[in-house]
Amino acid sequence: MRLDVVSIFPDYLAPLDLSLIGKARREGLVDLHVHDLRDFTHDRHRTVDDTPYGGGAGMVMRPEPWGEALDHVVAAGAAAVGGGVPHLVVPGPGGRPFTQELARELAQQPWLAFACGRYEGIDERVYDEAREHMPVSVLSLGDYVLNGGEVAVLAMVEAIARLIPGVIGNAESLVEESHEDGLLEYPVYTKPPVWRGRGIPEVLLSGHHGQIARWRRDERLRRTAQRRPDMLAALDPAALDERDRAV
Ligand SMILES: OB(O)c1ccc2cc[nH]c2c1
Repeated sequence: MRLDVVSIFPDYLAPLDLSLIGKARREGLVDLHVHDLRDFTHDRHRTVDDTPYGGGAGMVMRPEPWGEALDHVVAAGAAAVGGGVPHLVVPGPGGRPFTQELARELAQQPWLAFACGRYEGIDERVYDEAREHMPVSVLSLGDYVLNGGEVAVLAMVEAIARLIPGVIGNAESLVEESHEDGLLEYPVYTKPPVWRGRGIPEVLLSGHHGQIARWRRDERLRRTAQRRPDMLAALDPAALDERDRAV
């Protein structure tokens, strides 16, 4: 997968050189290109913002640099990907919720581009122009506001890239994760068997795989009911068996 990110703070994306995502880049599973929006300005001060029409507090990101930046992303990426256009993802508090289901869908795409807004946001005409050339999704991490899109892009890129085959060494790790199948994950334990006087559930020492599986399923249902009753309510009843209903 090719990923392009445009930001006025390209160093914010440095963590994508680390850990599994960095390894995926070195192994060629992810081809990440970060672009500095200011490279697409032409004034001495490399200006990317201006005052809002209609007045109001703060500044708005100018359309010209964004237009040139996205033109560059499309031209450079198409040469590398062999044609086509990216799916443009723009993080924003006013976007659709970014969910595990969306992460799965986006992980199927060959090429994603991320536009990191700052200030009061990006001139709306940039979205209108982009929509004439590529799919555009404005996505939110949640009902809270960051100072810009970079942190959201870090989270989205990690959530998406880890689903690319080969990025997570053991694909089994992706099963029974929170949100993967509509439930939260079960509690996990490791050695020592007793820590500060606290033991672990006996069933996990039993070696009885059927009982362990049942215990884990029960814990997932119980934890989801306690922490996210909305998720439990949204579950397809066909996904629950009689034992589940007894929890
Ligand atoms: O909360 B967010 O995901 C987000 C994204 C982009 C911008 C631009 C200015 N504030 C922002 C907040």
